[in-house]
Amino acid sequence: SKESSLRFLKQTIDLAKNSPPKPTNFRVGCVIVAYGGPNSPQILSTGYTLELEGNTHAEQCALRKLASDHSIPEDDVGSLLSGELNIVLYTSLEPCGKRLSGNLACVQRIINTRKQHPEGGIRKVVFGAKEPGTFVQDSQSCKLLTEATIEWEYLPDLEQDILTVAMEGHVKDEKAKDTSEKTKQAAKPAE
Ligand SMILES: Nc1nc(=O)c(N)c(NC[C@H](O)[C@H](O)[C@H](O)COP(=O)(O)O)[nH]1
Ligand SMILES: [Zn+2]
Repeated sequence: SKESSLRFLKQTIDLAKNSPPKPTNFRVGCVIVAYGGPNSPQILSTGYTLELEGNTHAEQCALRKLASDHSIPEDDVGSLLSGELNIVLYTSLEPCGKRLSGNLACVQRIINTRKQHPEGGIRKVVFGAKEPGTFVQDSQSCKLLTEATIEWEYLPDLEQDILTVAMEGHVKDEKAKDTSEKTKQAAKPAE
């Protein structure tokens, strides 16, 4: 339901707040949920940007933690996501399709879970904000997900909160700051 999705998206925002602000990426949170099991919905794993060592993304951390929790190699995490459960990955920001660092994009990591086990893997991605054009533009992530038979849903209800958290630590637009300073000066009534 939409309520349940918004509840998990709110959790991704809380997770993202643990991420150390940096001007070179976004602060993102991720929750992987299994629907359909005995205690559905069950949170299988969570992650946030830079949670694990290295230049790690939220989705990457959630997948890596899930794999290590079951002592299996990260790129075989799809084997855990069996067919009878409906696995949904919630991420505050749409999964990246390209990374300036050149590291494997999260959309590929998500697609790989389906590739290994066509009846299993992540079946749906829910995100709360499109990726701003700070680093890369024209994300192909949603197209790639659809091509890999993974559903996706963009719920913009929390987009402003998500982007505020995501872009903390980014240099504010100098021009905008200057004009706002000027307007403040101009607005001041003459002494
Ligand atoms: N979905 C998502 N989750 C994250 O945890 C994260 N940090 C980004 N950020 C996307 C952004 O496009 C990349 O952070 C830049 O392209 C820099 O690339 P690196 O992160 O250094 O590989 N996107
Ligand atoms: Zn990513």
